[in-house]
Amino acid sequence: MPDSNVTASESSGVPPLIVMGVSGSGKSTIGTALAAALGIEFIDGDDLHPSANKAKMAAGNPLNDEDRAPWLEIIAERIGSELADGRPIVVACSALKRKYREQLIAYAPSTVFVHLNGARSVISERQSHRVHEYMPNTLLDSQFTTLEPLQSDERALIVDLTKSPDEIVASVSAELRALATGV
Ligand SMILES: Nc1ncnc2c1ncn2[C@@H]1O[C@H](COP(=O)(O)OP(=O)(O)OP(=O)(O)O)[C@@H](O)[C@H]1O
Ligand SMILES: O=C(O)[C@H](O)[C@@H](O)[C@H](O)[C@H](O)CO
Repeated sequence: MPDSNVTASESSGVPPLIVMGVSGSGKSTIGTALAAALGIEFIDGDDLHPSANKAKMAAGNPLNDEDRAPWLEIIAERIGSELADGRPIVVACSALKRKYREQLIAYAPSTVFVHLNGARSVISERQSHRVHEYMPNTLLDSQFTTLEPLQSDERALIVDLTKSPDEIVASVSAELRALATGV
């Protein structure tokens, strides 16, 4: 079961969710499955990167704060506008730093982060079996270097990425139901 430090402040329904983690941790896979299980829309943050960001990573260069800021703002605005229309969504986004996460939830403070947490070796092995549009596996170390662990005051569920997608979706869904009912 995931570790949870999310207060049950949700009166009802599912909050916006950001499935986060380093490249290759499973954000797209789990985000897609979780959204389908919850019956809400999924948006892959990777699709919202400006082409300059994709080109920079494809060239083997990690993004910096300046590269990410406008991308994160696009995601934050989308989460906020969908929520304002009564449509919580699931978003896949690395959300590596605390200040990124604060920017992402600026318009939707009820958002819950789902951190796919696990060892570099496991993620590296998974990356070796897939071809990404632009992200080279050589940037994995920079992803871990940039990653700032979630802090206790952040609304988050931390899940073990070695579990199967079905197991992860089931445990996160159960945790969210418990929050919604206050149990
Ligand atoms: N829970 C899991 N168990 C086994 N394999 C998984 C799991 N989650 C994802 N994978 C596999 O790991 C690889 C990376 O997954 P995915 O592309 O979803 O990660 P990601 O975090 O979105 O990566 P990136 O950020 O680089 O796009 C894929 O081949 C995927 O099929
Ligand atoms: O914050 C970042 O450095 C980027 O979002 C990367 O994480 C990639 O876009 C994503 O992981 C696809 O590989």
